[in-house]
Amino acid sequence: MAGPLTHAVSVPAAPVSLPPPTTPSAATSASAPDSGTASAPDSGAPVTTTAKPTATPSVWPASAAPAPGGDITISGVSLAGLAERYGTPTYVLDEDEVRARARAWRRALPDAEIVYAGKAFLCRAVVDWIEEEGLGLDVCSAGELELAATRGFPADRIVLHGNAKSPEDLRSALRIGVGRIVIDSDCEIARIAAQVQGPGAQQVMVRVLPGIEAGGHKKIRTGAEGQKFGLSIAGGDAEDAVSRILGQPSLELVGLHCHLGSQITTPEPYAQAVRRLVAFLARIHDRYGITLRELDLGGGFAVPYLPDDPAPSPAWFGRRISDELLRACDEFDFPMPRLTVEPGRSIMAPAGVALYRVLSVKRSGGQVFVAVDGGMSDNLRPALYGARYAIRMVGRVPSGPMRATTVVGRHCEAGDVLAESVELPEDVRPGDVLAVPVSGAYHVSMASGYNTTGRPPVVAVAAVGRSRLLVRRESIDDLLRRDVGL
Ligand SMILES: Cc1ncc(COP(=O)(O)O)c(C=O)c1O
Ligand SMILES: N[C@@H](CCCC[NH3+])C(=O)O
Repeated sequence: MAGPLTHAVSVPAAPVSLPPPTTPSAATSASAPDSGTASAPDSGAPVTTTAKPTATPSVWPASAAPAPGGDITISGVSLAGLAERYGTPTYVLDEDEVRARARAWRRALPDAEIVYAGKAFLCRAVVDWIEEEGLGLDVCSAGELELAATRGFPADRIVLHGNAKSPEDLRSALRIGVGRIVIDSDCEIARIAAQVQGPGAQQVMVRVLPGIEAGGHKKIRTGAEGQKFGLSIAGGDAEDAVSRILGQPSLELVGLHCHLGSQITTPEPYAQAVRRLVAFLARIHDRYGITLRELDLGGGFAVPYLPDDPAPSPAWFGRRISDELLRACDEFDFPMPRLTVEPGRSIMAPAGVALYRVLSVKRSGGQVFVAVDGGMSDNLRPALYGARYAIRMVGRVPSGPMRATTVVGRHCEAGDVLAESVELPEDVRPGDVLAVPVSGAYHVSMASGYNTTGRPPVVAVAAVGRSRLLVRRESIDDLLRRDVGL
């Protein structure tokens, strides 16, 4: 049988598990979420660095609850009902979960700047939520910037990244007046300097490569040598960039940045980065007589995709990073810089649930293939990184046992597989709704129009028990309208 639906619980809260929503008993015994124990993503309780990172790994938003008829509700809203109302595929985002996760980061590092990485998922409503929760925003394109600007997001809280910033990216950044631009190559130093006037007119940071290997997959490890991001500390490129920036009066160098990678499950790589960056800050001070005030450690904090995955909490990361920063500053006799972190996935992924409808079921080569009405065009992660998901059926009580099933998409690629060996009911059939938890980050933001299919809509649910459309479905008309050739 499918595993129990567990709430998002982390350090160190009481485990909460609900009966499997796809069994007949769950259908009759469904209850509202226990608001006393179903916790926000972080209990805020004190944690020591040796504490277990989590009590109960979870793959569903805290508001998830089983409902009659094999359904699951998120924030009191039926997933089967949402599939009916908005069609499929549809992405559901739990607004309260996003906000709770943003707050958990603020609690974990109260003196730091928490900057949400918009690449995980961004739309106007999310810009508002992030602004209202007091976070900054990390953008890496003119598009993300202009989106933030439509909501009047405070420009001084925006950080612009990119290993190859286009003229359009820089034009937008300078017009909007972003707080900091993170320099990622030598070429952009003079380019940015030439476009701003006056002493220290633009604050910049240098993205350094600390030489640390971390992250859930080789394609998302960005802290080690031999990939496109950052400037090497060991190889001297980072120091060259520092000295060139100091030679540009229109730029104000305020600090160092690094981003180690993504899906990092323990705080140790961050602690290592803190030491290397503080050592480098101290060296810059000794050689150039300047004290850089900011230290940005990037994002990359892991979330569980499967119930057995590690579920490190913001508090665990926060405590270890803060401890190491104190220690390193003491050791290198350097004044405490202001810390910034840039969580993307950790805030957005667990708040999202993807809904698909089954289009076909067939057996082939001893496997059962259940094909849904989306796939690699809205979720590239399995094909790109071998990502795995705990998919379940919602909206109907199955009559038979569960069996291992391969869930595939509808695209013309044999590699268009959403999940292998997931337990689905033996009687799953066309028309059934499948729900994919942990779909809030890097699904819609990396979606494509492969096979001329439109990108799915994004619907928000909130504690009021209501849903609202945030991003509409991309229609075939939308796609055809771009084709203006004769
Ligand atoms: C510079 C930078 N900051 C933050 C992030 C966010 O990473 P994550 O969503 O894994 O927290 C990324 C993406 O990996 C990034 O490149
Ligand atoms: N897009 C990736 C992670 C890289 C994030 C941005 N540098 C993912 O889905 O996991």
